[in-house]
Amino acid sequence: MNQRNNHRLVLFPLPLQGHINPMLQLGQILHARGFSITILHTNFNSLDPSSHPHFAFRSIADGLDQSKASLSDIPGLISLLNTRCASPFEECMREMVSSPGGDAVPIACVISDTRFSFTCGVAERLKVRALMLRTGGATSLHVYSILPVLKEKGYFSIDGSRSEEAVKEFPPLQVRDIPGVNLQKPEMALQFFDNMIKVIKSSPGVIFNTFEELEHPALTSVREVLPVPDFVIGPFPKCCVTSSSSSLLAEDRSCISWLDKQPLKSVIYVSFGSMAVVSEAEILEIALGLADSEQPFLWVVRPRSVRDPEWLQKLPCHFLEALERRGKIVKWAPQMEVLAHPAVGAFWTHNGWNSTLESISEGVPMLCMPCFSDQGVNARYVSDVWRVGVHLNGGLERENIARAIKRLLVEREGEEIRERALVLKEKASASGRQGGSSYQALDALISHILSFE
Ligand SMILES: O=c1ccn([C@@H]2O[C@H](COP(=O)(O)OP(=O)(O)O[C@H]3O[C@H](CO)[C@@H](O)[C@H](O)[C@H]3O)[C@@H](O)[C@H]2O)c(=O)[nH]1
Repeated sequence: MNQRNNHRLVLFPLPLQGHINPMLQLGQILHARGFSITILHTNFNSLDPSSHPHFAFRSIADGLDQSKASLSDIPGLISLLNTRCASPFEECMREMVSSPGGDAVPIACVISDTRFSFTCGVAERLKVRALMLRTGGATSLHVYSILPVLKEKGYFSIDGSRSEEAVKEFPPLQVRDIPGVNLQKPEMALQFFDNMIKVIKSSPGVIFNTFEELEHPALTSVREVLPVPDFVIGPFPKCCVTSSSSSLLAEDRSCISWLDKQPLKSVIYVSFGSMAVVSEAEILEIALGLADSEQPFLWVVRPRSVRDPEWLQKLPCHFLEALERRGKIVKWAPQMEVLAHPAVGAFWTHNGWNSTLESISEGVPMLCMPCFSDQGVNARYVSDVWRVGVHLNGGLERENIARAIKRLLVEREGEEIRERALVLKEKASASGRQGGSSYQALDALISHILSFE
């Protein structure tokens, strides 16, 4: 390991689980290469420093507690975070630069989430180098960059019945995959994505949590649209040497001993990330679909992801019996460990970018059910381009669910998908090994950071 402990990196994640995880993984990757790491975190979704004892933590006084910010309006929350965090971030950075105190290691670079629009300006004023982390994929970023064109072509006013129509400017996307297309007021979403594109365009450089072999065409296009230095050093889950958890919710580890008792590659793992919300009617269909699939299932149901706290008791006996015989429900799982478990045969996911990459990193076939934002694009690539999963076609109905699970876990088609997933897993691993594309890009990133001196 190269010793760079005299260089500090300040990392500032957006305080949402799907953004915190990759930023802290990046911290682990760079710490393993000898950097000292300081994590800045907000009052909202504040982090537990004891989970990463090798990092220093500083909380910024944004005055935003859990009650003032809501997860039900993400663009609103991000705008609030940008308003409330700008001054405290600058103050905190100023303090660290002028009087580093106990951690007297000079700051080599500040790395912030691409959803923060003020961080690079602050860094420039303080003469501190800056980079940004894109926590989503390159393909979805490319799609964000062409949304104004897609709007002009009329895709945002196509009625729902034509949602499976092809987007001929961007095969193999379908209309329903376009970010924001299903919203009643897509203008806000378009503005939101456009802001991010502008932030990246004017940034000093961006780090991607993906790998060249997975998204090379999109990366090539993104480099044309956003000509800033880039470092493609993922997938982070494969590149981290340690696996400290950055979960905001307590992980229920009892699911690992439950998995230990299940047959090899038999379990369908069901989780829709940290934000998606399901209605009571959807919960019922999911439950009955799992029961009818006749396969063992591990299902994550986050507190508050279902409105009715009594939801479980209201499910029919048919499901409750299946749950007792071959199912397990937890509020939050150690997901990466679950996906690496030999009993897990498939992952029913909303295709958040982290879940998608974690599944690819472990070679687990996916059942795709995208909910919003980049997830439609990610899911389309999983099923139609990388061909390591299938879409839940025909809607969220018990028969479709049971059929899709059997396709992946029982039928020959599932075996073929698994074979492709294992090939992709190997490519993901190889990219992070010495000589691999991500390994080389990480070396380039480190030289880039050190060349700032
Ligand atoms: O029981 C669980 C469920 C999830 N996770 C972790 O939580 C993260 C969830 O991230 P992701 O799969 O990306 O989903 P979201 O939380 O929905 O992520 C948001 O952020 C992503 C990255 O920017 C976007 O791709 C998504 O669309 C957006 O919803 C992953 O690392 C999972 O391993 C757990 O550890 N345990």
